[in-house]
Amino acid sequence: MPDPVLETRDLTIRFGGHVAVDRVSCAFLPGELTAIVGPNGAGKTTYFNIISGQLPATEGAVLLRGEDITRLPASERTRRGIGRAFQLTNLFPALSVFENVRLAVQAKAGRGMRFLSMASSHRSLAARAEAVLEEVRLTRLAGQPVSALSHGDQRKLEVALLIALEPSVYMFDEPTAGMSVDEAPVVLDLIARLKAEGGHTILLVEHKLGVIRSLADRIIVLHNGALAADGPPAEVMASTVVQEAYLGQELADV
Ligand SMILES: Nc1ncnc2c1ncn2[C@@H]1O[C@H](COP(=O)(O)OP(=O)(O)OP(=O)(O)O)[C@@H](O)[C@H]1O
Repeated sequence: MPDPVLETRDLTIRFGGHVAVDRVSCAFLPGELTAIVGPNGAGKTTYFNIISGQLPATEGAVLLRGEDITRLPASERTRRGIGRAFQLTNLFPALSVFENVRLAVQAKAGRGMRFLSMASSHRSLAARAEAVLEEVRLTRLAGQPVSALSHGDQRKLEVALLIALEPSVYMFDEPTAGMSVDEAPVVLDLIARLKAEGGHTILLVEHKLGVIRSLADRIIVLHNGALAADGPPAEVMASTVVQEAYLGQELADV
């Protein structure tokens, strides 16, 4: 079995007396798409927040390729390869689609570009940005300001910014929330393509059963902050622990 890319060990967070994430130990492998499910308030987003560094763990550890990143700030985790899609908050609305991607490509290239001449670094950044736009099928909108894009295209752009950062871990928290039925498949298709490329570790918080069925290699279930089940989709969906965790609250059958 390959070494895990990301691992959480006994990861815990308490808010006052409330344990929102409760000793969650889980290892995520390269090339694997894991759906994280659980009823409302189960701790899914909070688990994400501790992994990406938005919230500090009370106890336990987050490891990226075996290195302890538990105390690193979110920006440093991003630099090291934790890529999280943030419901449009990373976009610059007044800049063009192309400029948004170019800035992300530039952030990734960072100091490496110092050794190239201005002209060649500019050309290689632009070429990479064009390739990323092509990958998410936004080339035709490259010159448009982000503010002029539909909601669905903005979410595609957000995935483009993630791709530009070339993370080793992609984190999506309900990526189609608030999208129309026309828009959702576009973003799901992008995630499916990332998965098909192989090698990426993808974490997906999702309620929609259809999405989970079509994308997940593995499902983990959080219930009251704790890991209640972990395994292949068919097995986990059929387990009594899942039926009990949801207690009348259905996974959205979409
Ligand atoms: N910053 C915070 N301060 C206090 N309590 C919090 C904070 N963040 C989350 N919680 C609590 O932690 C619990 C888990 O919330 P979380 O949002 O992670 O659940 P979730 O599984 O993502 O739910 P949903 O499916 O509704 O998005 C909830 O009881 C929530 O109120």
